[in-house]
Amino acid sequence: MTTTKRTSLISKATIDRLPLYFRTLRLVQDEGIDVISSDELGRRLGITPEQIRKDLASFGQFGKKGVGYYVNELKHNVGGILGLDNHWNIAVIGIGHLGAALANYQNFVSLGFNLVALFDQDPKVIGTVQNHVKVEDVRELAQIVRERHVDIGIIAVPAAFAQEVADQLVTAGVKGIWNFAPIKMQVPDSMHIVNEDLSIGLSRLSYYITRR
Ligand SMILES: NC(=O)c1ccc[n+]([C@@H]2O[C@H](COP(=O)([O-])OP(=O)(O)OC[C@H]3O[C@@H](n4cnc5c(N)ncnc54)[C@H](O)[C@@H]3O)[C@@H](O)[C@H]2O)c1
Repeated sequence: MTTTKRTSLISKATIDRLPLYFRTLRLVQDEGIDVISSDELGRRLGITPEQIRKDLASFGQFGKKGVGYYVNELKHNVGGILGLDNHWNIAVIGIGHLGAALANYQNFVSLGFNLVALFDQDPKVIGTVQNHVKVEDVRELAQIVRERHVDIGIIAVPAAFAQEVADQLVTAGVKGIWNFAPIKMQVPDSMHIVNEDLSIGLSRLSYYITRR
């Protein structure tokens, strides 16, 4: 694979579609398919083949004209672009309803994310085990994050505590934050943060069924 553009020049929309390509390629591979055309990928994703070819061309030369994409090779390359071959260490902070569900989501492991730490402030939760990982006292976050080389902190605490948890994660040296708390986080420009809100998807669905 040859890289043709600097990542910073690639549109967010293109980068946002890469995980969809990766997920679909994994499914296609599970079906035992070795080669796939952009038409077939597009049909499965509801994205035009032109868009797929354009997105992938942003990163290099993939596939063979008249043949299609070799599924394993493309999956490997898209996974590499997404950094999924890095085996990032992840920690979840706030092991309530959401945090426990995230901690137990097995698919993160198959994507190469290693769950290495869990934190909470509630004495009833500290010491319990989720997905083979013991919940630690959040007061030990800085030390444990450094010791276990946590790359990504996942914030699942109530909004009122989310900023202070983010500050601690930044100080402890994580590379990125996946924030589920419904607040606008203040983090240094150098920190990568992705905010997640399931209610946005549900509200979008509400819009469509309202106009059905
Ligand atoms: N983005 C989404 O789609 C989405 C969906 C569900 C929940 N949420 C958000 O996720 C967060 C958690 O929701 P929930 O339903 O799991 O709540 P919850 O009350 O079940 O769990 C919160 C957990 O955080 C712990 N906690 C509180 N303060 C803490 C601190 N300073 N340090 C460490 N742990 C702390 C609590 O002890 C508790 O175990 C909330 O901010 C909620 O709004 C977001």
